[in-house]
Amino acid sequence: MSVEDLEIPDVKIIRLPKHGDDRGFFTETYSRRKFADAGVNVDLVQDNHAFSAHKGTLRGLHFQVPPFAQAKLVRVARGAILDVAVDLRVGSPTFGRHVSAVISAEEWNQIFVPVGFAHGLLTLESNTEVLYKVSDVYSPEHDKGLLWNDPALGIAWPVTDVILSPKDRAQPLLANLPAYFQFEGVKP
Ligand SMILES: Cc1cn([C@H]2C[C@H](O)[C@@H](COP(=O)(O)OP(=O)(O)O[C@H]3O[C@H](C)C(=O)[C@H](O)[C@H]3O)O2)c(=O)[nH]c1=O
Repeated sequence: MSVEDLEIPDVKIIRLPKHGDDRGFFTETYSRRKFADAGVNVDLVQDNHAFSAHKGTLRGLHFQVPPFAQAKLVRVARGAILDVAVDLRVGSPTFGRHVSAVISAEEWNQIFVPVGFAHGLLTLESNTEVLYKVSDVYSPEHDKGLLWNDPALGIAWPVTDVILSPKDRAQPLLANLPAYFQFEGVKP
């Protein structure tokens, strides 16, 4: 497996070996030890599966706040997404900035989004199946959001006429977000 830091290095792209044979293929999609050895040291406690029937479906930008904050390991078993992570850690040199990557069945890659980031995805194909593991359980009371097209974020979504849930149409702007997360890293 390989791990590549994105421009915000806490967010990482993971590439996994696919063991093919004449029957098909096998992949270890997560290994606590192998991921820790590769620098992604996270216990994942819940598996999620999101099916989106239509291209242009946008889910996000979401995050859970402490004590139920979640890191996420996201992959696509069918189709493709543009995956986006926004740094919400107050004091971070990249606060309010985002990184994005295409995660797809074809690429067979994953993205690791740590605690402290809002996460969203836009499907690039119809019938896209997103499978992701999270580091804490779902807690509706701690499930918060950020408006997907907040101008302060400057996310260059490839489409604007997206399919959104009613909840996601009404998410708050970054300027109105409480300081849910504090940056604990080392400033460069
Ligand atoms: C997230 C979640 C949801 N649900 C239930 C609650 C609703 O009845 C239904 C759909 O929930 P929601 O509209 O919040 O689902 P998404 O819009 O796909 O939310 C996800 O979208 C982006 C990509 C994220 O990063 C989060 O993982 C997550 O917030 O599933 C559960 O039962 N458990 C869960 O962990």
